[in-house]
Amino acid sequence: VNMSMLSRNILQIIGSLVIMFVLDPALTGVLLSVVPIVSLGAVQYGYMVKNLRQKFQDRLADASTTAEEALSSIRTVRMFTSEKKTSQHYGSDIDKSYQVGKKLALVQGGFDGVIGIIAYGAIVLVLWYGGKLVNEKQLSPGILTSFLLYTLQVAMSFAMLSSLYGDFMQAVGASIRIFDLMDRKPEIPIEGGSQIVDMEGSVEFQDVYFTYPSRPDTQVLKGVSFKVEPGQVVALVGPSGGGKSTIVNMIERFYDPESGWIRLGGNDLSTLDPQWFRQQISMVSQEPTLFACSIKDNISYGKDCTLEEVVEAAKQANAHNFIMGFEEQYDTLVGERGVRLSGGQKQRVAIARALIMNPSILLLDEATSALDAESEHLVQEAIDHAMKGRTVIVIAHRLSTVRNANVVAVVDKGKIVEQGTHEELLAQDGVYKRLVLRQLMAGATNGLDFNINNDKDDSNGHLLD
Ligand SMILES: Nc1ncnc2c1ncn2[C@@H]1O[C@H](COP(=O)(O)OP(=O)(O)OP(=O)(O)O)[C@@H](O)[C@H]1O
Repeated sequence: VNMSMLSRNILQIIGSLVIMFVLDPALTGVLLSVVPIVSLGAVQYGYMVKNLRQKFQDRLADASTTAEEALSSIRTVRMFTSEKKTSQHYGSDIDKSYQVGKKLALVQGGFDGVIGIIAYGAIVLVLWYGGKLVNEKQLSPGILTSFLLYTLQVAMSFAMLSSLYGDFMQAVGASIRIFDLMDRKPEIPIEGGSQIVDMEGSVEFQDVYFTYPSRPDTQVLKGVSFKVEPGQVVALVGPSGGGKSTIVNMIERFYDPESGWIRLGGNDLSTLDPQWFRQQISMVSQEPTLFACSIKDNISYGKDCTLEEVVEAAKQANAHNFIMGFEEQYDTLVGERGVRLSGGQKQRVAIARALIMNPSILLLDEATSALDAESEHLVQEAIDHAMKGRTVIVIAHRLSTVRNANVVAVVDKGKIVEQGTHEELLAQDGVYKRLVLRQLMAGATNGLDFNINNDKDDSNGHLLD
């Protein structure tokens, strides 16, 4: 619609000006003398409108983020009785967008006013100058009347064009961010690279240094080296913030190391096709993210598969029985981020989702949140099952997991400070031994087993804290 209006108005202006020039070149020249000033003004106006619209869009996005965050975490908002504070926060965000919107409206209204003055000014100019020419008998009243009608036509088309121009510059301002985002090239490619047939599931870190781009002054990994042979289990333990999750995330190549190498099956991770190698790896995190769809769709999230395959994976993950207990069974909707499932149920659905991919490498972040004994047992059984025959890198919080691991790596301040089997590390009389002793003492005092989840002294719920 705008394109047809644009071309129609441009043609009307050109056509009218040609006829006006034929009618009286001198009078047309006088009229056209305002064109350079109007053009300059229009450029300035366009620039202002574009910038203000971009700002307006950014402020609106801030407000939407606040609302989205608060609504999706409404339980936390209620829990901390932060309704008033959150709505004030949203109100202040909206107020900021309102202030920019007000400026935008003023600039737009101002420009429309100026264009109106110029259009009517042109008519007055034609009347004044044309009247003078008629008086001096240089122009007939009929020609002046025709000229005036064409001037009106040009003025109206011009006003229409200026409004289209304003809309266009607003659209440019509003879409700058979208085009910026669309033009962004991820530093780590999404696909492309080698796919190795029958790749061994070994994982190796060699002298890996890493700093998060958002915190360039803090080096998080400072020369991490370890190797897990195919089918082996490595347990990462250590204090909170030591770098365990970072190590696990780097195996998924969410980030590239600053220096050093990460190898999968002996191949440099950066040479492998990310889409392909991520299919070989499954991750089960402490707080798995489920999607607001059915249990079946959540389990088959990474792979198109039949209901039979979904049921088989759910059985292996100890999830089948509780799913069959729901009225709609595998079609049960789990709600936003899985809120309609219990913590243990969510974890078992996430384990089934990981199992269905039949990964050669499993990344596990053992839950620190306390589950009841029955649920804990079911989740642990599912995890033990999932670990069989796979290379596993587990952020361990349970002493039983650490004991059974082939290698225990103690991660502290971005380094692996101790590495070996549970028995070897105990014999070393180092950080690991102190940790285990503390766990034993806490367990004895509390009358509980060594499960870190039950360690009341441990505010972060982490082994070694
Ligand atoms: N996305 C990020 N951007 C910037 N810094 C980060 C990011 N994620 C983690 N960090 C920082 O990196 C360091 C290591 O964090 P990491 O999550 O790897 O530790 P962790 O050993 O897994 O801790 P926890 O056991 O508490 O989960 C911390 O100091 C943390 O603040």
